[in-house]
Amino acid sequence: MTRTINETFLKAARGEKTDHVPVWYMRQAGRSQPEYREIKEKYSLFEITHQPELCAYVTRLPVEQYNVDAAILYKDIMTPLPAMGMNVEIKGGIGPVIDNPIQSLADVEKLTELHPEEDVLYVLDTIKLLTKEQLNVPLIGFSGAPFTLASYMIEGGPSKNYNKTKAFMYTEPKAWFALMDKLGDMVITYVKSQIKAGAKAIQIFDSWVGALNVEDYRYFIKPIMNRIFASLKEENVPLIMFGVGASHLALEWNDLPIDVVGLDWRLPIHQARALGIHKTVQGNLDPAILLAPWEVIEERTKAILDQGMAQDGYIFNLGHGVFPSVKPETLKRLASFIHEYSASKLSR
Ligand SMILES: O=C(O)CCc1c2[nH]c(c1CC(=O)O)Cc1[nH]c(c(CC(=O)O)c1CCC(=O)O)Cc1[nH]c(c(CC(=O)O)c1CCC(=O)O)Cc1[nH]c(c(CCC(=O)O)c1CC(=O)O)C2
Repeated sequence: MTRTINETFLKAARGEKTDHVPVWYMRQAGRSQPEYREIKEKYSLFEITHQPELCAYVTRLPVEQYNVDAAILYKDIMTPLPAMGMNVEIKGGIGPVIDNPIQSLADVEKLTELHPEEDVLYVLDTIKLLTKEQLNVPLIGFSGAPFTLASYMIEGGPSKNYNKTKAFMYTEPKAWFALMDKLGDMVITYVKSQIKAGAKAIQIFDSWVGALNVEDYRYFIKPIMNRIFASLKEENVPLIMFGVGASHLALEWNDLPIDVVGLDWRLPIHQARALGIHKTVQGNLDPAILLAPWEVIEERTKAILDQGMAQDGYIFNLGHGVFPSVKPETLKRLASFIHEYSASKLSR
């Protein structure tokens, strides 16, 4: 049987006209779904991702239940780090914890290269299962960006202020740039392997880079991001950049060779457009609003859709990941509302 793939998300990512606004949600797989929570009682995140059939099922669940226009591979930004020599453990209530943090140039030099076919074959196998057999929407592959990965690698876990990360960046620039280079090489190799396996778009999560000011972003981060995206551009799949609390960097991202600027909830889309963001925009409902009564969700969503649809090239998403306490019915109802409301406006 031939499958028809819903291309709306890819069209919007490329800035083309669509007949409805496509939607997907960061952290749509898992968390809020009872089926996933049941699996999670038996297996950890790493255990799920090592089983391609199960991981593909978890990735597919939200597509089937919510009718979103794209799937995002179930795994974590930490997934490639053990193969580089980092001892990563995901601890309930805390997040990723690393017991051998990076403290010196010598530690950076010890990091090993990623060989996707050997180190993360299970990721590639899951992508193949999903894209060659199962999905009727595009699959988004992803990676953490060097700054955000480095923040976990240097702090040893989640952090509020990234003080150790910044201190390392300012006091050990040689080690910092060596680390950015190694992580940059990893991101390029890892993402290319995901595309080769079948991922149709890529999101780079620089979730915590908003902690830096514009000047430091330009000096310490932008060169590696330019190198990463220039190399990924060769693959001809849409590239999405995303970070939290990073509105002040949105114009910097607009200059990178990417296709889509992902916004959190802080910067209204019409303001982003007025600032000169001309690429496709993705976002940006505050995920906390999903806990409000439906009337509030609908009103806020309408306002965001009206701003997004003012120009071709718009993808609806939350400003960050779905909270575990959000009801699956809400996510389903929201996707359906976005489809209907945008189709009625765009057909005029
Ligand atoms: O606050 C922190 O720094 C730790 C956050 C944390 C990470 N992995 C983690 C946790 C603990 C947790 O989510 O409960 C650990 C983590 N990652 C993930 C899960 C699954 C789940 O939430 O139920 C979990 C929880 C697993 C567990 O509790 O055992 C899966 C994950 N991480 C990620 C993605 C990609 C996506 O967002 O769609 C996805 C999979 C796709 C999906 O669920 O639909 C990406 C990720 N992981 C991580 C980050 C950094 C920033 C952030 O989390 O907001 C980011 C990027 C981002 O969301 O901005 C780090």
